[in-house]
Amino acid sequence: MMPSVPPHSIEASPDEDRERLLEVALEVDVEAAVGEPGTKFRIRDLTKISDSGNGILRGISVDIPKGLIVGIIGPSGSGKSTMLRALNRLWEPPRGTVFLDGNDIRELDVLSLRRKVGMLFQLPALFEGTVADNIRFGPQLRGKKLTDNEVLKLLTLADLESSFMNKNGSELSVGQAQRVALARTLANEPEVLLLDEPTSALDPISTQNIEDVMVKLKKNRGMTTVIVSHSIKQIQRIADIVCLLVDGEIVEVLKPDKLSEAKHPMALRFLQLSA
Ligand SMILES: Nc1ncnc2c1ncn2[C@@H]1O[C@H](COP(=O)(O)OP(=O)(O)OP(=O)(O)O)[C@@H](O)[C@H]1O
Repeated sequence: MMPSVPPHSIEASPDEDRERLLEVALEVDVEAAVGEPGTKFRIRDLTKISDSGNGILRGISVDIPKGLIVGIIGPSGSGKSTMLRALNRLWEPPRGTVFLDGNDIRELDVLSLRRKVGMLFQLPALFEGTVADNIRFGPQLRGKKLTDNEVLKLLTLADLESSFMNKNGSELSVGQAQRVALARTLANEPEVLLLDEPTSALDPISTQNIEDVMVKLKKNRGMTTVIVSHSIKQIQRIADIVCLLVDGEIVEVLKPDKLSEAKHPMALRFLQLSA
C-alpha cells in the first residue's frame, strides 16, 4: 500500500553527475522511487508507538540512496536512534515498512541482514582478546579464517597501523577502539554502515580519522552510510544529504549546505541553537 505522504527521496547513479542528482533531490513521487536501482533503503510509513501510547516514529517515509552518506540530525528524543536501529532490525520494524534493495527486511535472515548492514555505536565494545581476534570474529562465524594479510588490510582501511594487530582491546584508547570496531564491522564486507553518534566520545583527531574513513569508503567502495550525529558541523563535512527528524517525523531533507533554508519551525530553532 502506498503511503499518503510522498516520501522524501533522492536517487544516485555512479554514471551520472552526483551534484545534479542532489539538486534534483527530494519530493520524487513514490511510484517513480519504488524499486529504483539507485535506492538502497526504502522506508515507508515507519511508525513506532511506545507502550504508553506516545508516537516515537510517526510515519517516516524516505529513500536512502545507494553510495551516499546520509546524515540524520534532530533534537534529543526525536527518534533518530530508533529509526537507525530499524534498518538492521535491532528494533523490529513492522512488515512492509523497510526495504533493502527492494526486499522487505522482515523477510531476510536477520544475521545475513546484519552482515550486509553493519552498525557502529557511540562507544565501541570490543570482545576480549587481541585486535586481530576481534576483526576475525565475524568471518569466523561463517567458517572463514582471515589471513594476517587480510586483517592488515582491514586495519589499514580503518586507518590503523599494523602494530595494532596483536594489541589487546583493553590497551586501546576509545578512538583507537572505535577504529577497531569499524575494522571488525568491515570484515563482514557490509554494503551499508549505520553509525549512531560514532565520534561523540572521540577527540577531534580521532573524529577526523573516522570521518576520513567514511568518505574513503564511499569513494572507493560505494558504501552507503547512514549517520546519526549531534554535530551539524560533522554532517556538513561528510554527508551528501541530511534528514531532519523532529518528534518522530522527518520534517526536512536537504543538502548539508542548504540547512539554513529549512522551513519547519522546530527544525529552524534546533539548527539555530546548534550552530
Ligand atoms: N523501547 C522503548 N520504549 C519506550 N520508549 C522508547 C523506547 N525506545 C525509545 N523510546 C523513546 O523514544 C524516543 C526516541 O528515542 P531515540 O533514542 O530514538 O531518540 P534520539 O533522537 O536518538 O535521542 P538522542 O539524541 O537523545 O539519542 C525517546 O523519547 C525515548 O525515550
